[in-house]
Amino acid sequence: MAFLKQILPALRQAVPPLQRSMSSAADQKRKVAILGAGGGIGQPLGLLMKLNPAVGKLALYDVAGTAGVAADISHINTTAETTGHTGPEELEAALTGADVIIIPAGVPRKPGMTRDDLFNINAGIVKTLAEAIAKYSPSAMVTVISNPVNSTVPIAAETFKKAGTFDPKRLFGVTTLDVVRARTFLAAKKGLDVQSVDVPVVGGHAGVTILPLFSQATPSVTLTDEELEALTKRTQDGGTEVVQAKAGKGSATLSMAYAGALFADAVLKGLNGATDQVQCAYVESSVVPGLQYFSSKVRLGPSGAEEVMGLGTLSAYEQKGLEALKAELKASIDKGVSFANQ
Ligand SMILES: NC(=O)C1=CN([C@@H]2O[C@H](COP(=O)(O)OP(=O)(O)OC[C@H]3O[C@@H](n4cnc5c(N)ncnc54)[C@H](O)[C@@H]3O)[C@@H](O)[C@H]2O)C=CC1
Ligand SMILES: O=C([O-])CC(=O)C(=O)O
Repeated sequence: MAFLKQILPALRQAVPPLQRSMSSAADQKRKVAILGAGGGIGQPLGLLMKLNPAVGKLALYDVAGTAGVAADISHINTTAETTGHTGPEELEAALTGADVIIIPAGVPRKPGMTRDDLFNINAGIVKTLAEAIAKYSPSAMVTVISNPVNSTVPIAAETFKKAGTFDPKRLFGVTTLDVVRARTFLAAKKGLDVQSVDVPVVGGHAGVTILPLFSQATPSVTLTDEELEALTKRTQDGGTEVVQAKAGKGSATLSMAYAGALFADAVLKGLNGATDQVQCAYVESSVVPGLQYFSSKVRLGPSGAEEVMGLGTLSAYEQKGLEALKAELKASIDKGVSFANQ
């Protein structure tokens, strides 16, 4: 107990946005299931969810290795009762009663690959998991991390539609890491306090489909053309920067676990009645005609994505970026939709 008293303030200091979320969590305890819990993202994400006071039950599912991770995390003396589930026959137990499901299952990139190169393996994984969710936990909030997010979210949506359980308010592609990166990179470039910086990032989650809106940054900033170009490119290539640095050992895991925990916390808070939870997320959308799925600011509440917000005023540079992303994003959406219906 003394150790926990020491470690929690330290963790909270290290991750202030999470701290703010954690310290104001509503009382109702929720069940969170992580699918892919044994992986590079799944393990630290499991740890962070175990620290979240809104989590009463934490179900850790993977096709292999979950027992050890669950035993390890379960010894932490926070509220969430932690269980491990291995293999398809244990999916029912992991999913039943889940309020929020987080999916980081699937293979990560190696240098030289695009996120779309993961489609052949990850599309099938997400489809299978979505079928199980439709069966065992049809009214949960589902947050998809597995890449390519631009296609895996349409795959999950189509799978839910086939099962008759689709509710666009309850399905999210997690693009929070793009926002986390844009905030970090802008603060560093302009010498700002990183905790006071916010930047909406819209579009999708791959290359040019990632569109940071620095013209809407808080606090408002003046950027030269070169600074704007460099910041936009670095945000779009943030994932590749990590893939290259890891040199064959995977992609972002720790920053993704942080971003995934932040997003899940906002979803939990919305479920518990908070009205101030706004996050960028990739959802079914009518914000950009012709793009059925699109990431923009979303207001979260008890029924999930209660309001999908518009883009606001874009600068000429951002308008050009929006035009440039349309064809790729549409192709990725169509690819996911046809895969799920083949
Ligand atoms: N949305 C985003 O911003 C980001 C997405 N990602 C994506 O997240 C995914 C996971 O990345 P890592 O954790 O680094 O990979 P990893 O390989 O370390 O872990 C993936 C885990 O998924 C498990 N898995 C495979 N098939 C499964 C199935 N059918 N059911 C349940 N679990 C299954 C594996 O056993 C493994 O433990 C990748 O697709 C990666 O591209 C990564 C970073 C950021
Ligand atoms: O780049 C990748 O493959 C993983 C990812 O989505 C990210 O880090 O943004």
